[in-house]
Amino acid sequence: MERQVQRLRQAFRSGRSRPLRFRQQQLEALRRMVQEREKDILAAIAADLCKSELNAYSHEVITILGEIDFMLANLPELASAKPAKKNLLTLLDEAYVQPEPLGVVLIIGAWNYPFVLIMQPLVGAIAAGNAAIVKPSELSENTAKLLAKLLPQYLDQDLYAVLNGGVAETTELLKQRFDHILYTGNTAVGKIVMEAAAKHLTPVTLELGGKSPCYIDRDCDLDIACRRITWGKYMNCGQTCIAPDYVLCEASLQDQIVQKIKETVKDFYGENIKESPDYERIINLRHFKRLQGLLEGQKIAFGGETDEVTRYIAPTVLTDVDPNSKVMQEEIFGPILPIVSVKNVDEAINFINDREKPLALYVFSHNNKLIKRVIEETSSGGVTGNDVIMHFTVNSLPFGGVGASGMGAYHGKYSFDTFSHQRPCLLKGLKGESANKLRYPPNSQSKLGWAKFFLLKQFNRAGLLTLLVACLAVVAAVFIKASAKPSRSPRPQLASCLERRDPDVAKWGSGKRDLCGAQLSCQGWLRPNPKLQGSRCLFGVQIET
Ligand SMILES: NC(=O)C1=CN([C@@H]2O[C@H](COP(=O)(O)OP(=O)(O)OC[C@H]3O[C@@H](n4cnc5c(N)ncnc54)[C@H](O)[C@@H]3O)[C@@H](O)[C@H]2O)C=CC1
Ligand SMILES: CCCCCCCCCC(=O)O
Repeated sequence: MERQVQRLRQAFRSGRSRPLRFRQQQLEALRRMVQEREKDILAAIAADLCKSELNAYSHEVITILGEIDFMLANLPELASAKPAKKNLLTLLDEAYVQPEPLGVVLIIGAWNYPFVLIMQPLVGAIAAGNAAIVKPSELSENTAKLLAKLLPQYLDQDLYAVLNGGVAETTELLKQRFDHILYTGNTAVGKIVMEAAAKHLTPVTLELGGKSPCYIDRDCDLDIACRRITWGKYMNCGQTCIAPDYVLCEASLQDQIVQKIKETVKDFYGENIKESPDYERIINLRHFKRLQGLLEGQKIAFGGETDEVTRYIAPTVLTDVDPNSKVMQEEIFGPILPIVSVKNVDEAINFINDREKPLALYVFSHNNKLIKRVIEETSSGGVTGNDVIMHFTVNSLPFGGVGASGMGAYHGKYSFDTFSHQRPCLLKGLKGESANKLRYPPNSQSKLGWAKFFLLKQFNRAGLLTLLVACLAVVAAVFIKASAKPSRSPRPQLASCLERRDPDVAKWGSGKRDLCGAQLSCQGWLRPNPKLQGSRCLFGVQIET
């Protein structure tokens, strides 16, 4: 494994993954792979999740094609240097932020959307110019094997590799040093990944799970709400990280919600749900038995049927659920929807805030103020109001968790940024050394005064332009005035007198003053030149009498 990582690192160091054209070629190759091998991809996903090819396409392939198209359309802008605002001290310098690839990144995927959870991060890693190792989940073995077969056929084999395996192989892989790890999976393993990454100070993006609450307000169209909740809850047989995990509502709404979800389930999946091509199955026996265990002791309003042979669990709703029962202690990640009664939105907010920050939060209400209030008074990885899941499909929204549900985010430009280092660059010239006296020792109060002026003044582009024009106007005015007057060399005694009295610019400012027996005026605001030798005094002190 170490050799494999080293090989990728050498390929990355060759610089081959950096040119925009190369990145675009690799992304175009990925798009070609998805299009040319669509049948194989859909068949693998279908086999892993007992999913129809239509659902495999709409759940996973569409997202990837959209992501690739986004990256190809926006890569020149995303990868370009971004000019940065300057202060007065760097007015004449070049300041910008240059996105640069991190190096060799590791992407670990989960089984529930086995194609999209590998490919979407990979698109971002390639777009940002990195080398990458992907480690699909061993639980979705058909997709894992297909990725290991296809990716080397389409992508640069020195820069991108697929490593398949389970816990042992992943544990071994995590001993290697990477420049970023994006992990998708459960929170417990997320801690293992973060611990392993810490040894190399490797930054991580953790796409974890959690119990995503769904509050249904009394002021709401229950038909629409229940339809959307049913879609998001039972899609992929409930094995979706941002599926509504449980419903919070006033007790008076419970029976209507149950009835409406029941009707929608029939509408979506027909009388015999087992026969529906749109209803998937539980990934393996371990998760099947875990979910069966969550049903124990619960009041099943409808559903609850299970078949171990086919790992079928019917779309199920539980009512009057005790918040302390097992089904409310762990992420369900299956087709079981508990309803927990709360008195009002205040109690719902407290219920949510008394628990770990969820990956997603859903609020259904006609009252937009209430929705905004719930958002403001809670925290979650993401939110969809009056629907579920859909924030995942908008790649201008960063997708990720917070607290126990994860850290970092990706999708669209956020994937590019996740796999990039935003490098600050300031390019100066070798002229204008005099301005540097301000920062060289010895320090002084006046230097500090100027430093404050130069560094704390925040000018926008217009302000800087105005300042520049003003300076030029002052210089022009002084120049004109000076050239209009016959210049005269200063009386020797005045020069030596001034030299002795090195006036402190802080006291000068502009204006007239008597000094050394002469009336002097300060034309400008730079330190007056006590040595008045030289034919003309263009700037600074002017001798009036
Ligand atoms: N935030 C997100 O985008 C998503 C989060 N998830 C979360 O993932 C969880 C379901 O996925 P899992 O069952 O965890 O998937 P999983 O069992 O496929 O594990 C995920 C990855 O971690 C690796 N892994 C598992 N145990 C490990 C260990 N002890 N040491 C090192 N690597 C290990 C596996 O090989 C796999 O590649 C749920 O909590 C779900 O909410 C799932 C999909 C998306
Ligand atoms: C409209 C299609 C939506 C597909 C949702 C895919 C979600 C993948 C991440 C997850 O497990 O939550």
